[in-house]
Amino acid sequence: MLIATAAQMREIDRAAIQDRGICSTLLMENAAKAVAEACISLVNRRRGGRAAVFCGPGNNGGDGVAAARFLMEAGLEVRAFLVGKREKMTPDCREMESRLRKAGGALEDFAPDAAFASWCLECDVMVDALFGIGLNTPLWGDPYTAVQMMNTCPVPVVAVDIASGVEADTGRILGVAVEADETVTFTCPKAGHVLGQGGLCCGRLTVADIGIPAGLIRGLDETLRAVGPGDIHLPRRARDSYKGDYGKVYILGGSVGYSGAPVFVARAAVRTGAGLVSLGVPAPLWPIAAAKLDEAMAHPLPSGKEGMLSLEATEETLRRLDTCDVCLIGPGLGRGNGVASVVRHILRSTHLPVVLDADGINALEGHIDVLDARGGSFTVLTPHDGEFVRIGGDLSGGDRLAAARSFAAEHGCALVLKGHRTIAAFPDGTAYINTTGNPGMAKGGSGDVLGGIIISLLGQGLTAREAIPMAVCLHGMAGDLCARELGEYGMTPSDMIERLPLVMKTFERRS
Ligand SMILES: NC(=O)C1=CN([C@@H]2O[C@H](COP(=O)(O)OP(=O)(O)OC[C@H]3O[C@@H](n4cnc5c(N)ncnc54)[C@H](O)[C@@H]3O)[C@@H](O)[C@H]2O)[C@@H](O)CC1
Ligand SMILES: [K+]
Repeated sequence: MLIATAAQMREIDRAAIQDRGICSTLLMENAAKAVAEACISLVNRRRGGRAAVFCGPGNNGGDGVAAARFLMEAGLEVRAFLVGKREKMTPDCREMESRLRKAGGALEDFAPDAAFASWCLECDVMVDALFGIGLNTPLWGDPYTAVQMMNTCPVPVVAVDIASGVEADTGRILGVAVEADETVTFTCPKAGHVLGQGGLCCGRLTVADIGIPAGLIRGLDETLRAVGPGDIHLPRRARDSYKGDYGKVYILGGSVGYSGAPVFVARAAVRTGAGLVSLGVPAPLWPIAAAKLDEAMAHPLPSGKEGMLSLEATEETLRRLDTCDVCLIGPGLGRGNGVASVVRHILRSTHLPVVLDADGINALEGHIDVLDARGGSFTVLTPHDGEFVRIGGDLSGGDRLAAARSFAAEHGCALVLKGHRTIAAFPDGTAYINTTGNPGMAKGGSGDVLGGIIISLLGQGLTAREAIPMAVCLHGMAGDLCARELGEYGMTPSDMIERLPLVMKTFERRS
């Protein structure tokens, strides 16, 4: 699903109003009706009909004032409060106040005394219409108090457009943010609805059509998408195909003490349709890996006394890569100087697409020039936050999306920044935010499973732009299936691998 930035939303609204002649107050009333409907459905499920509407002075507040009127007309007991200065009210917000007054209501000044607090406690729903995409500085003063009241009252909160306090383009919290049960946004979701803490504050998200012409939305410069099950489009496997049509993938990983990691990768690649999967591991690990794997072909590589790959492993690996389509380097390799040199040597010498994970990424610490020098040879990096920072990623500002995008652009690679709402960023600035997955996946081995799915789909001929967002989404879906069946505590990466076929099957098209 397409995600719009705050600037894009403002431009769409401007074009609808100025170029297409759509009345701004009509858009506002359409938005308000969608909010009122969400509130009424919450109230109907509960006992009464009392609503508190907290309105800022901007157009988000205007939506709230209009929603207050619709709620009143629907028979609820409603009080609307202006949190901010009257002289700052936008013309549309003023217009909605005048319509509210004509309908018998009022926009009261926000005065958070004890009587007010106890009135709020008896509410059935609260509407957060303090700020939307216009929020630009951290909240303090009355807005801060209003947010605290909404968060501490045991009453469901419906946020208008976005939970107030959440920065629309990043999901960062500016000071404090409303923890909404539900958010009704308009036209398109924003990054803040899915990313970071902001995403967690928005609750259940509904996207309402408020009458913006579809052509204006289609005309958006599409640089950001939220990825969900609806975005999975697996190619048909042709009736006359054979294993060679589905990719020869190569995995380089493992060290003594880390025998599971490369095996997870291999199993996930096999379970997601790869044609031929080979696995190179340090010699002492080979009997273990070979015994664990049936379909994937494991072979021993020269290793040093610490049980990690030695420099002699480089030549043999490169020779094997000559007959492969894609490789993944890193899981469980360990962090010795020798093994890091092996990784860098391979990166300099092969023109195959390479997925770098775990210790493969760590091998670039202080040597990011090796990544830059790969030129046209495609590289995918799949770091978690620690690995990302180690190779120069900047997460200090708390804007993961911007950090992932700038790294991908600067180093000409695809960057998969793993975590809650994994982000996949490409060198041209496009990015994808995954919406599947759950905390049961936060366990050792989970990332290896993702790596296996990525190389498998790349090996089967999907482009990086197709393969990577789909792989991340499928990975999350397998996790979600495990959570449903087994629960978040006990589910394991092995359980996810076992369920990948069932997840893939729902998207299979047969010729
Ligand atoms: N333009 C349109 O046609 C539509 C706009 N809509 C609504 O309008 C919203 C955007 O309206 P606005 O651009 O007026 O922006 P907002 O209403 O989000 O907020 C802007 C106001 O808040 C103030 N402000 C920002 N940060 C603050 C802070 N930390 N503390 C105190 N005051 C702060 C600004 O100075 C300004 O007065 C959307 O989120 C949406 O809810 C909808 O009505 C749909 C149609
Ligand atoms: K809001």
